[in-house]
Amino acid sequence: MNTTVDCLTDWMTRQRWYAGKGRVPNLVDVSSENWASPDEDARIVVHILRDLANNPPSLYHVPVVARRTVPKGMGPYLIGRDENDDYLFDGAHDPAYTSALLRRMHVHRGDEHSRVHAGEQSNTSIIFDQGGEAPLVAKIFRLVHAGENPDVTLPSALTSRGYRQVPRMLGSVTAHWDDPHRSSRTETGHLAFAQEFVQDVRDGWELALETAARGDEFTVEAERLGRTTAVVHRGLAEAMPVRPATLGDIVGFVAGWHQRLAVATSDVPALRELRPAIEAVYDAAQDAPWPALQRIHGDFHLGQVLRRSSGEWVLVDFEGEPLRPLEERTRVDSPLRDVAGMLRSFDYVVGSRLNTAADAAARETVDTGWSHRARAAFLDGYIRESEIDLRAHRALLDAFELDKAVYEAMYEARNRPAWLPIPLAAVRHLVSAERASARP
Ligand SMILES: Nc1ncnc2c1ncn2[C@@H]1O[C@H](COP(=O)(O)OP(=O)(O)O)[C@@H](O)[C@H]1O
Ligand SMILES: O=P(O)(O)O[C@H]1O[C@H](CO)[C@@H](O[C@H]2O[C@H](CO)[C@@H](O)[C@H](O)[C@H]2O)[C@H](O)[C@H]1O
Repeated sequence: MNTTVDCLTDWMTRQRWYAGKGRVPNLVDVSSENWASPDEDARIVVHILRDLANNPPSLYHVPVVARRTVPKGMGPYLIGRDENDDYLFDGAHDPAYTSALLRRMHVHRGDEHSRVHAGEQSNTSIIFDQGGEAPLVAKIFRLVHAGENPDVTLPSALTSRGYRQVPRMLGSVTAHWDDPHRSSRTETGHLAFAQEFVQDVRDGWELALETAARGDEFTVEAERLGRTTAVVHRGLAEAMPVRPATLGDIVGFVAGWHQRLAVATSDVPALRELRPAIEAVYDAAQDAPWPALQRIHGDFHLGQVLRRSSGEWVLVDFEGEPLRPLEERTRVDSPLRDVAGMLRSFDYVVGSRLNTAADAAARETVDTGWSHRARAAFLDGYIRESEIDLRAHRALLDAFELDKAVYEAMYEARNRPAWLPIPLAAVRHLVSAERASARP
């Protein structure tokens, strides 16, 4: 007879959001909360499970619906059968759970028909866009952490100040759990949020790729995105803590870059010979002027921005880089991290076109100056709208860009080895003599 945890162990390894790729989870049910169900045939249980197979152990959030029968169309979402012989379903696809989720956030409506977002995701987004009501999206976090989730707190702070550059935040769900593996105290963390589902938008990454493939420039869009980025930074600086970067902060950043590089060089052998040159760029940044620290997006790239049909940009997914600990992602940080992230993304557009070109002749046709022009336009837009003069921070921006490219090399080696040449080429360029001569 299978227990719920047995069923989940098998099923989780097949889910896109399971982070322990290639490992069998070793799950402990840290908390299972029964939620009031709008459907008397459905029992809703929201599990928080610690996966001890991961080091350090991670916490997963898995809402499950138990039913006596299999409703029509629900076969693909069956997790298994538990010790009571009940059928267990993935809550994200079960209307009893999705409706209960909206009720918890006090945003339920008449028509609660929903669909799960089809794209590749680290979390699970459920879209409610049918019926006459304003469309909304509920995102359930799959990896949960004790403490604030910046994907809730940052857009909430911006929404409450009237910023339209993020989707309007509507509500969130938190949970409490006891996790003896981590702490003797009861912990609290965010499980989900609901926000406006922005319609008539294009994903920035797809839009940029398409534009480049057509042979068109992206400078107008990039300039506007630079301005929007600066406006969001200003909003976050108004709403949340800001302080000058102390020597201690700067030393901490530089040490963090070195540490990340040490991990990356063991994962990516091609980085080893570049290490001394990378470290020289990091060390130079220690003596450069630093702008004030504040809360930032944290994992800023073209896949995190949506362009409305009016041309305005909207920023989503403020969770920060998934490979960094939450403690780091909820501290004040340098806005240059976001600027550098987006600069890398323009470079990725050209990199991915070169990477997917069928042969040398096709590679020849790729306009490698496209990203240079988009990057310059983005910086111009940012400078126009910001109090930070990026021109005075060239050396520091290069160090942040290098750190991001090193992170990407690690990310690609783990997730998409065929893409590894893109960040590696960037690292080589950023440590080149030609680039060094352009720095003040
Ligand atoms: N409020 C929203 N309105 C419209 N589309 C959205 C909204 N939030 C997210 N999306 C779309 O869903 C995708 C995945 O959302 P994201 O927050 O990045 O999830 P994850 O954290 O799982 O990567 C985004 O890239 C975007 O295309
Ligand atoms: O899953 P997230 O969106 O939080 O971010 C991770 O995955 C991204 C890839 O989807 C990765 O971004 C890298 O590839 C993008 C193209 O697919 C490119 O636009 C980005 O510039 C590049 O960093 C991101 O780094 C990673 O954290």
